[in-house]
Amino acid sequence: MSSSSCTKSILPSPIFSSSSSTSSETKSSKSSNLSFLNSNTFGIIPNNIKLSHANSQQRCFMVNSVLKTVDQTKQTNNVVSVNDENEKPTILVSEKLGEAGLQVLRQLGNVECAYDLSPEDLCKKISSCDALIVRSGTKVTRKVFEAGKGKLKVVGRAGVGIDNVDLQAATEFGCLVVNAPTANTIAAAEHGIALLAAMARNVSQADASLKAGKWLRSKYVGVSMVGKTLAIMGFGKVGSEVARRAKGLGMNVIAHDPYAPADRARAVGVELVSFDQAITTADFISLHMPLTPTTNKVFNDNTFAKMKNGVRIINVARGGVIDEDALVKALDSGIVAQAALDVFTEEPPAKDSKLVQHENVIATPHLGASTKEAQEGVAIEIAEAVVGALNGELSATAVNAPMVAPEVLSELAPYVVLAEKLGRLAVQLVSGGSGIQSVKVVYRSARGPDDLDTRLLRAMITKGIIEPISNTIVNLVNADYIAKQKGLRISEERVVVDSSPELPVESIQIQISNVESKFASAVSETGQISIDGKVKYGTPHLTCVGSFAVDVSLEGNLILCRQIDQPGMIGTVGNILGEKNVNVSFMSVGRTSRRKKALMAIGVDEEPNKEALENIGAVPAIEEFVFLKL
Ligand SMILES: NC(=O)C1=CN([C@@H]2O[C@H](COP(=O)(O)OP(=O)(O)OC[C@H]3O[C@@H](n4cnc5c(N)ncnc54)[C@H](O)[C@@H]3O)[C@@H](O)[C@H]2O)C=CC1
Ligand SMILES: O=C(O)C(=O)COP(=O)(O)O
Repeated sequence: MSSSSCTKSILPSPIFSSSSSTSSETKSSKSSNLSFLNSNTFGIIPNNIKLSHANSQQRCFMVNSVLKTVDQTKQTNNVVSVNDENEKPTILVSEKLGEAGLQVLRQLGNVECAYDLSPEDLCKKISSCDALIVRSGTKVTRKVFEAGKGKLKVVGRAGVGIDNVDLQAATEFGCLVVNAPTANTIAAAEHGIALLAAMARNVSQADASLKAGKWLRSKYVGVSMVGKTLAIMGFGKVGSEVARRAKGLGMNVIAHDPYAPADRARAVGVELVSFDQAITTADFISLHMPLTPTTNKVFNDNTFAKMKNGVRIINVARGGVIDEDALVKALDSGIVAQAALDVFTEEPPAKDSKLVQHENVIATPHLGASTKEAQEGVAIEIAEAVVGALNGELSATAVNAPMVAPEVLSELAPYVVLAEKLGRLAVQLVSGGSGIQSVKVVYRSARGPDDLDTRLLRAMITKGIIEPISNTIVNLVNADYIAKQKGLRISEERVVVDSSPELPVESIQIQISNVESKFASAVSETGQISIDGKVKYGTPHLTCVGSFAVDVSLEGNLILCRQIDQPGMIGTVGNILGEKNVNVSFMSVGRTSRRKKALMAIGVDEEPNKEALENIGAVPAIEEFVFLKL
């Protein structure tokens, strides 16, 4: 951290080590080097480009810095960078993806399709990739994220289920995970219905026997679907589409889903019931919930024992929700008359799998999403999400990051810059020694809490505070995790003020408690380091330091001096800086009362050398000063 301070008679002494000083310095200059994307949604804006109300239509957004990860391949002296403007990102596609999606990807980056990679080969390849696109067959483990650390920015799951991606590891490494949740819904629902009907009428077995030269009409008498009760377990996108279709077949449909809204079920004419009620009353049970720790093996000896004798089960969700050994037992005992399975705990299942080989089981090799239409749709959906993420946009299908609507993003853009700068500035006011544990952010706004989404601002404040004092790169994905890991508690308070509700935020205040400041004047009467900022004409401004009101644009470097309020101070300090060829970009003086104490905030384009800073400290009326890099 290149910040230095002086309390009268104490020599300026940086509070952070010189190595982190380089890091902080280079990081901020690198982040100003981000490529500019002028899209009609939101793009990337260099730190030093002002966002003005005048061009609000073109207001772009610095999301790339929110999402960037450490690029270790370019890491020298803790330098952190994202891809250079002209360098194309590398996108690894590890499973078959529709051509239309590949075309979208090729417009942005170098696309490598490498299927059937071993876990070791995936880890080797991933270290040079910016993005990875998978389907259900690739296990994206912690090892993959470790191998991709510093380079891998986004994992795209071309489909719904993300149980093959270690989300915790992704979040820890600041890697965004996006999926394509809608394009294969109908395909999966249709496959569920296909399996239901095929199972009820023994289509697979009868087909195999006919091909084997047999004509067994009485052996393959089936059961009717009309009038039977179908329990949908998991009334989400696929579950509700299966319900609609099953009702068309004349079935009585009930559903269990602890999180589904009752009105959604009512709209389809389906009754939501408890888990036990569903499994004890159903003739057919169709599974459509995700695989989670709660749903893992939720169908087991105990639950099969509760089912109606002769129940029929369809699973197009995930194999892991069924205890497969228990299902074999239930099939053998006749509790389960038949099962139709598209998914398995282990894929592909063992060739001699008792379950797959069971005569009352029909099975497909995870074909739920495999229609031409769904695969083209999924490919485009995931390619667009990955391209957006690599361009620094926040994805609407982000799995491990807050989803923020584009209009909210655009509105918050200048406040995002303000938030990071205030965080960066506040942390430089802390003197070394004790760690920062508690940060309070106060948003003053005319809007009610529901109209102000502060997650992005909080993430950027966290980034501003943590990045200058550690080697950790913070982005929207990992901000809360990193803060927690570092023992940093960030609390937020909203104060409703009587200003224009047109503005999302009137001002942001950052308070850091229980720390000493290297600039005593930054400590408020209540004992915390406290700074306030506002967006003025689209530009972030510092408006208060401790008890002193100031008004300086937050750009370049800043010198804060507390002095006895007397004439000539601006000239004196200005001359010292001028002699050393340091250009002053702006100045602002705030004071508590006339001729007593004043605080002078001076913006400088260049970093003053040690001598200049010592000369400022030697001015008799100056009681303390601090030099800060923004
Ligand atoms: N076989 C295949 O090729 C395909 C499989 N799938 C799988 O189908 C499943 C459903 O997909 P979508 O409907 O798109 O997801 P979704 O997220 O729209 O629906 C899942 C539903 O399950 C519910 N749920 C969560 N925990 C539950 C629990 N303990 N008990 C009951 N319900 C619970 C959720 O509230 C949600 O409504 C996923 O597992 C997905 O991976 C989806 C597409 C293709
Ligand atoms: O989307 C899902 O959850 C699926 O299970 C589809 O898997 P797939 O992409 O066909 O490997």
